[in-house]
Amino acid sequence: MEKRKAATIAKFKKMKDNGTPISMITAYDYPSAQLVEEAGVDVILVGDSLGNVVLGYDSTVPVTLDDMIYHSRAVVRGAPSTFVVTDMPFMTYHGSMDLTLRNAARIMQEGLAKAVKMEGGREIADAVRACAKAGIPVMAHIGLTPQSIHQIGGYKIQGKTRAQADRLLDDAKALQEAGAFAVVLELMTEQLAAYITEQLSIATIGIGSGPRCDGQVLVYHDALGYNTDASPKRFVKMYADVGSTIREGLKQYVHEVKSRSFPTADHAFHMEDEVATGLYGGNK
Ligand SMILES: Nc1nc(=O)c2c([nH]1)NC[C@@H]1CN(c3ccc(C(=O)N[C@@H](CCC(=O)O)C(=O)O)cc3)CN21
Ligand SMILES: CC(C)C(=O)C(=O)O
Ligand SMILES: [Mg+2]
Repeated sequence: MEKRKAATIAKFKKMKDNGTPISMITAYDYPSAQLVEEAGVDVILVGDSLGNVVLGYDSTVPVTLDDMIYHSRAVVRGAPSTFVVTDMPFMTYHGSMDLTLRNAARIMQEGLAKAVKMEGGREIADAVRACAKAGIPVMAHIGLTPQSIHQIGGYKIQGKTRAQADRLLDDAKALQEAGAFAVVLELMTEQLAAYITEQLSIATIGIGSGPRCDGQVLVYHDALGYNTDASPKRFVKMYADVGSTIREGLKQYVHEVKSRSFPTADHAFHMEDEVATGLYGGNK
């Protein structure tokens, strides 16, 4: 495959200014990253949603910095020419600024990411500013912030009231001012996402926030039907149904082993007949 150049943070601003939509999707390992890069996606997010979709937790809260680094390295190996952003997980950017910087540095140096992502509004502006000043690009994330799920109390649409909307817009402006290069808008009303997008000079990347953002992001497993969970989210569009493909393939495999129809002679390796003669009674 022809090697192309990974995007840069300047490119995302340019894409916003040109009205070119930014495509982003999560990936968590080497093969998914290879496929995402091959598809020409602009940004890969190594999301802490890996807690849900690859580690089997019921939220992103148990995900550790070591988990993020482990998956991030695998993704970068699979997608060396794609801009990779890695989530800073729960509580790794809320202590001292020194610790925040050290944790972000680990994501860059050990996780090999090009940028980090942090959830929160004005309360994390200082952390965003410190990282940006140190040369670590930060993608912000407001609206529904899943790491705060136990405080929010549920995966609910954000920014429905005027007061909430004003607060989210102010948060977005504070994050931009602090030096964030882009901001994820998660699960907010379409009108508010459109308004924030219009008010900011940095790119907005929506998930469950309607079509009027500068870009869109989905979780790999959601977009490809790779989930075993029963209820699909309303904002997701399934572009493939790999779960069904895998399920059928596995059923068939078990059936063929049990019925001895796999492997066949074509899948086996053979000695010369004269060598085989005498071994377990010959070429049986
Ligand atoms: N597989 C997966 N996909 C995601 O998009 C995702 C994760 N995991 N884990 C981390 C966060 C959590 N997210 C979530 C989780 C649940 C809903 C949800 O239940 N949404 C409902 C209704 C919301 C409402 O009506 O207020 C939906 O049907 O969309 C949304 C986003 C987004 N992120
Ligand atoms: C849902 C996206 C934006 C995310 O933060 C993740 O996948 O962890
Ligand atoms: Mg996340």
